[in-house]
Amino acid sequence: MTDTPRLDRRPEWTALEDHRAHWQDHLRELFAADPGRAERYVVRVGDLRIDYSKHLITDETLALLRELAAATDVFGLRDAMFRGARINVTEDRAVLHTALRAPRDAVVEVDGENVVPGVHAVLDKMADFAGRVRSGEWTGHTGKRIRNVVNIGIGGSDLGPAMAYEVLRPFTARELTFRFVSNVDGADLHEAVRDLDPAETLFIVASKTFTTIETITNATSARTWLLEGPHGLGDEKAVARHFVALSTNAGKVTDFGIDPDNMFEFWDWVGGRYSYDSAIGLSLMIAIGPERFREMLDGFHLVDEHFRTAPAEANAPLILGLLGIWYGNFFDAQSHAVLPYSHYLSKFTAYLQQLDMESNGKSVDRDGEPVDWQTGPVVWGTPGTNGQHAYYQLIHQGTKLIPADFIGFARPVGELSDVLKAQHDLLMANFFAQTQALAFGKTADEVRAEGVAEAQVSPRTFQGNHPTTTILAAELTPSVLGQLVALYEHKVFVQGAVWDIDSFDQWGVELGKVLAKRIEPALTEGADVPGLDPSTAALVAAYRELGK
Ligand SMILES: O=P(O)(O)OC[C@H]1O[C@H](O)[C@H](O)[C@@H](O)[C@@H]1O
Repeated sequence: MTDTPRLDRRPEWTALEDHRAHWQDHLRELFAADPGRAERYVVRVGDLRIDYSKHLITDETLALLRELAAATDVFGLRDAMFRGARINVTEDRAVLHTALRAPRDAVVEVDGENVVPGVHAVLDKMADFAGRVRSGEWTGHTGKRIRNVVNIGIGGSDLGPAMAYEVLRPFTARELTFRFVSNVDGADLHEAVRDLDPAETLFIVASKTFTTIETITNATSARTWLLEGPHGLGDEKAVARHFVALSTNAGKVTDFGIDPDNMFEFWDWVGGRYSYDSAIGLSLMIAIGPERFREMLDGFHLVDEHFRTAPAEANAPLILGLLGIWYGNFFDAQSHAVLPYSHYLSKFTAYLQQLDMESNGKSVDRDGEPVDWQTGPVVWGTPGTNGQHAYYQLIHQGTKLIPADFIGFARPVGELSDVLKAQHDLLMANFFAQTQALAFGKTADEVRAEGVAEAQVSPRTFQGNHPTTTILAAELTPSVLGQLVALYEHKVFVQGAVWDIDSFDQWGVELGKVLAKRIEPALTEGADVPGLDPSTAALVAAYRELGK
């Protein structure tokens, strides 16, 4: 136990409570009183222009939030992370995803050893392998070239590569097909391989621990399909040409039957949800090529350096993290929407769900004491404009405060025809219209002025005052993707630091795994499961009955 005051007893916290208690201004008034905020509340990082002017803040709010960050020593913890201290306290591990994108000549030490040469050795091995698959030099067991790459993984070993593949589709090798299998529901693997030829298919088994039941089960089934399926290759030796592994666990990889030469390594100081820029990104590297992959890593690194060196007033992850704290802890906002206006970012919010919710979904502090304050929000959202025709109604006129990030681009990317390119302005007109409508709404007087009957005025009124951040970049390149992901990684870090929680463990996923293992024999063999509660026991009985 430390003797520093708990977060909600700090004067910097109570000062924010007081500031909130006196908060009255509508965004309309804030802009009327201070039009300069449109220019002042903008932070530029690399290619990202981040506008946070449409937030329920003043200079005083920002100053108070920065004081909270200083009091909770966010930058101290940041420096400890970058220098390889074991800030993942419950697992006693360093947290060094930033080393994965460090340049070749950087020095990052863990227990006195510089890890950067090892990082680059794996990147080089990945580049060599990716090059051979892309050129057709790496062939399958029968000598046919590889045309299909299937990544098998779950959580961080799936969401990152699957998301980034989708984002960078315009940069991918068109002669190769990529699929991502995660769900232990056999339908996932079935649909992924049913139209593929095993002789042309490479499986990438991605698992940090190589013990995750979903992944090992799917990988085992994939091996059966490869060898014994309708067009199975029949020969055990084929496994060496059709399976590679991405893992920290060489022993388990070998036990599975994958040649250690075909294993791409990473380290326990890389959390699963922070790992797609490690060996876990192999499928992505095969898709976009090593140079584009490096551009992406350089994008990450650019934001790492920004986070590490920018002063608090201009530090984008710090500002975004503190804004989330302002709403979650002082306005009782429960969720945070991420709304990308790019089709290529269709899986981005799902990726952020793991990054944010697995990191900050905690209710004890770093000393193991229960917290008395809200921690991580529910993160959700889908690409605009689809959401506009579905759930935006609730954001505009519902009763909940939902801060949102809008992410958009000045130019479309990819080989679109001129006709399709022209649609981009329409997409972005919606983007700007939404943040304007959310902030400024439409007053009852404005509705009346349109001649609307009095009884119809209130349903047509928009209160506005909904806070949004607008993140704008010229184009969605590999570097910009790296910049965006690093921005959110560090935002999540900032929030965890202020809340005094361990953002790098995930004990909350363990109980379900243990219980599933216990229940499985009851489903397959009808075995008795000791200790089943009456509700679950009845459900298991119904399952068995219905499945007869
Ligand atoms: O990469 P793996 O070891 O297979 O882990 C896959 C995923 O499952 C775990 O249960 C964790 O909740 C995730 O953080 C992790 O990304």
